[in-house]
Order: sequence, then structure tokens, then C-alpha cells
Amino acid sequence: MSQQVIRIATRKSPLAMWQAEHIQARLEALHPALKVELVPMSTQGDIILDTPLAKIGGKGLFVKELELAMMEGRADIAVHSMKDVPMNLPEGFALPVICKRHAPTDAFVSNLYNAFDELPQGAVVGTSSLRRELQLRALRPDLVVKSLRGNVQTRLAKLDAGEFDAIILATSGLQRMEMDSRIRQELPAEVSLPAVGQGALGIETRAGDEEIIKLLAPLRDEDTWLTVSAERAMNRHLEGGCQVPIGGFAELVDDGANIRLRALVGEPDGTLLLRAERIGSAQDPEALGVAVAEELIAQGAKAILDRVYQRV
Ligand SMILES: NCc1[nH]cc(CCC(=O)O)c1CC(=O)O
Repeated sequence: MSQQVIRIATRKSPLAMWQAEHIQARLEALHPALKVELVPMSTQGDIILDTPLAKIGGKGLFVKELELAMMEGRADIAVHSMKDVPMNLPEGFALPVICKRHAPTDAFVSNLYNAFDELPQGAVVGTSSLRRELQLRALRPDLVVKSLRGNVQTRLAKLDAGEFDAIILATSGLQRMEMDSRIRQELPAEVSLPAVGQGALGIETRAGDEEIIKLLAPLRDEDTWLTVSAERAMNRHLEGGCQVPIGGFAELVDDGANIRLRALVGEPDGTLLLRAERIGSAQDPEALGVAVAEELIAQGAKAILDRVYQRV
């Protein structure tokens, strides 16, 4: 009998490698006889760094090459930040596991100011997320928002080089890179509503790979599955396919009986920001997501998204 092996396709960025190694370690701890190998690769999303993601095909770029490796049998599973996973998976793939969510928040990072509220008139803030830009500019039309791409380390280096007064990054990414000390403030959801799936890791497999799916099952976190499913159903119903100015964050309430989902859509320049919030049964996260999306559509969300798609 040959020893059982699972190969994890992963991007080569330090954050992606950390995430793959984290799942590798958890799987090896769960299944001592199992061998777990990493298959690192570069994706188009990592190679094209000078163009906003929305213009070059959105976040799917980070995922496609990993899926190709699984399809061709060079790897068996892929570990993703749920934030980067498209709302609809291609034929032949499944997402059987969403792990327990880490910090969902956005973090304010600066060498000059200790909190978002301290930013002076006209301060320069770095982010390439339309969602972050929209919320920053809606609250503070005086701020100058400048594009900032690259991995977490590159973004921090650009801050340290003095290109920005502050930058916004995901708290979970900084924590995984052991750069918590750079966080000046975790932004409350009222200031920066997180991206759908932010802070949660997901594991993608080939559809029907039941033996592998069984080995992964203990990594599933039911609460995170419910809340992230509500967020993703909202985003999917809005047809927010690629990188779009949409925020969504769900939490369990009433001792887990219900889910509260908050969502927003807006013009990236902050001139229009639509919000919706609703509590629904934890038995049906999809229905809650669709209901919140419908509330946003009733306020005009589709017209905003159509304009964003035309521009990119
Ligand atoms: N856009 C890249 C990306 N994808 C996932 C994370 C953070 C980790 C997570 O959300 O789980 C980040 C970095 C960031 O937004 O600062």
C-alpha cells in the first residue's frame, strides 16, 4: 500500500504560503499517516502588479492557475482566502471546507497617526480595494486615496518609504505575517465594513473527490460556514463577480439561532453609499443573503455596479 499524499496548490506570496502551511500542519496533526505536500506556483494575479485587479479580470486570476493544477492532477486541493474566491466555482470543483474565521476587520496602519480619526485634511491613504476606497471617501471626502497593490510586505514597504500617510490592510493578513505590531487601529464595521469572506480560509477540491473531502471534514467550522454563506449569497445575488465596491459581514446572534448580515454597495468615489442590514434564520443563510441583496437592489445597487463594470 502506498502512503496517502495530499498536494496543496498554493500561490507563492508569503501570505498564501503561510495559509497553505497552516492547513498542511493541521492536516498532518489530524492524520499522522498522511503526507501533505505544497505545490507553489505563480498566478497571473501575482505577475501583473501594475494594473488594478478590476481591469485585468478580478480576483479569479489568483484562483484559476491553482484550479488548472488540480484539474491536471498536479495538485489535489487549494487553500484560499475566502475573500479571493469567486462567488460561482467552475464546473468540476467544490468548496467543502470553510475554516474558523480569524479577525474579519480592516486595519489602519500608519507611521504617523494612531487612529483613522487623527488623519489630517487631505491625508494620502493607500488601498486598491474599491470597497475600502468607497468607505474612506464617503466618510472623509477630503482624503486622497492612492492605489496600492502587491503583497502585504510590499505594501508596508511603500508605507515606510513615505508614499502614504496611512494604508488599510486586512487585520488577519497582518496577524498571519506576525506584523500585528503594525496595526494602529482595527477599524469598526461602521467605518470599514469588511469584504465578503474576509478573515476566513477555504479549501477547494475537485468535485466528487470523496476520500479527500472526508480527510478535510474536521477542518470545517459550522458557524463560519453559515455566516460566510450568507455573505456570499448576498454578493452572488448582486452579480458582484470580479472586484467590486461591495462590503458584507455576517455574525451569529441570538445564541446562534439567527444571523445578522450587514452589506453595502457604492460609487468608489464615495458620492453614493447604499447600506442594508437584516436578521434572518441561521437555518437559511442563502435566503438572508438574497433578501439583503434585494434591499440593496431596491435602492439602486444594480445601476452602480453596471457603471463600475463599464468603467473597468
Ligand atoms: N487582497 C489580498 C488579500 N486576500 C486576503 C487577504 C487577507 C486575508 C484574509 O482576508 O483572510 C488579503 C490582504 C489584504 O486585503 O490586506
